[in-house]
Amino acid sequence: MDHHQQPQPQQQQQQQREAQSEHSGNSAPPQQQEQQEQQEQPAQRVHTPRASVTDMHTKRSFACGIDIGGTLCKICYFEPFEQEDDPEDWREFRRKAQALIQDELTYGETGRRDTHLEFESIRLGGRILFMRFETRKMDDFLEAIRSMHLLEDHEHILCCTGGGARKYKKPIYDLFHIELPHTDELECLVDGINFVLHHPSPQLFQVSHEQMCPDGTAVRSYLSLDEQKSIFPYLLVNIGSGVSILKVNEDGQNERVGGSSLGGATFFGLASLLTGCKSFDEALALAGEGEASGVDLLVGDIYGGDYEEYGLSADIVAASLGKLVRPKDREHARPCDLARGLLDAITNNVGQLALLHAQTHDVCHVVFAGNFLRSNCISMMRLSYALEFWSKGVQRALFLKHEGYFGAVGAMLHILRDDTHGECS
Ligand SMILES: Nc1ncnc2c1ncn2[C@@H]1O[C@H](COP(=O)(O)OP(=O)(O)OP(=O)(O)O)[C@@H](O)[C@H]1O
Ligand SMILES: CC(C)(CO)[C@@H](O)C(=O)NCCC(=O)O
Repeated sequence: MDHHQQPQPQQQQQQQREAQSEHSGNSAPPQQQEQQEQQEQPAQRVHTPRASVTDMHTKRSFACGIDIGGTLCKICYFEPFEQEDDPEDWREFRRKAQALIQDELTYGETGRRDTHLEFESIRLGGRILFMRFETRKMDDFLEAIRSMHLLEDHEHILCCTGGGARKYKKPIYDLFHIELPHTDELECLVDGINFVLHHPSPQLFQVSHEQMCPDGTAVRSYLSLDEQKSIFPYLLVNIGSGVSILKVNEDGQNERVGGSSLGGATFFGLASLLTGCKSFDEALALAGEGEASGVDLLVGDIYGGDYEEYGLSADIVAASLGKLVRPKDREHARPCDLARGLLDAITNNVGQLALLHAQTHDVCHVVFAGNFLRSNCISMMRLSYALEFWSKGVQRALFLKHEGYFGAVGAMLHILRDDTHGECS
């Protein structure tokens, strides 16, 4: 987002609100718009959780939440602390699961175990572990589970979420002859975040947009535990393959107020095409070496200087990646500049949407989640600067230590939720 441009005037916000309600919170109109327009538009849905994660009853059990997303599959595994009187089948399951978790082969070329994110929860009475791999490797993962006979008699500890929970329902049934429970991805996301916000360890942080750590990571300042619990209501901007924007209230009640189809997969997909990079991390590293001005069309490129009348200085981006319309510039574009231009374009767009929705819904705290921000200090710094500058310090960007794992955390909580105690508020 270019900081010299003026924030959107009220009138534009109103138009945006109207457009948004027409498309039920979607930024891009559906493909079969004509057909849909003839049908009645659904009202905005407010989701109320069954029981707040902060005071729900939990049971002692193993639990595995799997969030099967458009790009990445995230796993959150809960292992209860060992007790002397644990039944033998628990001991056996623990051994098998540990063998699978510790085996490098389990993760394949795209998989990782994020040991730095593991933590113990006294409240749940166990340890929480995190793993991820690319969703395109789902078949290999299912085969690993099958060959270990891990699910036999233990399918009740598994809960899937994400779009893939529906997509893989049949393949899972065909392989294991079981129907795994699945639950809504955005409800899981909100549940997962609200759980960690109330966990007694720092989760939420701001980043400095002025300086970086010597190792190239963002300078983080964590909120205090009291502050972390007091950010409600907040705007949740989840940047996964696509972008979902939700307003979340203290009790976990939430509403999807918007979204964008220009998200993490747009960046990674186009960066792969334009630069030949092979991984998300490589795309980020390239972007870190590049200059967006090598590919962006600036106001100065069009005006030959400032556009003073409307306060647009020469160095403002007039059109992201806009220089690429010129054959000569296209020929000489460096891969690193292309990656940077693309990264900035996607980030700016999310930042502008986030701010607009925060202002429209009158919330100050904008919490960014999703794996697009994993190790992505360029985008975090940019979002942070943009929100602060544009809102004159009213809105602030906050980030989460557990990045894109919250859907999986929410699915894990779904297993641990003990409904035999009835509903609690
Ligand atoms: N190792 C990685 N491999 C691929 N993409 C990655 C990786 N690490 C981070 N990313 C980025 O994270 C995005 C996926 O984020 P996330 O896991 O939160 O979403 P998702 O659940 O796959 O998508 P959606 O929720 O839209 O279905 C990718 O599109 C990419 O931009
Ligand atoms: C479709 C989901 C919810 C899948 O996680 C996500 O990718 C998303 O919010 N995409 C953006 C859709 C839109 O609002 O244009």
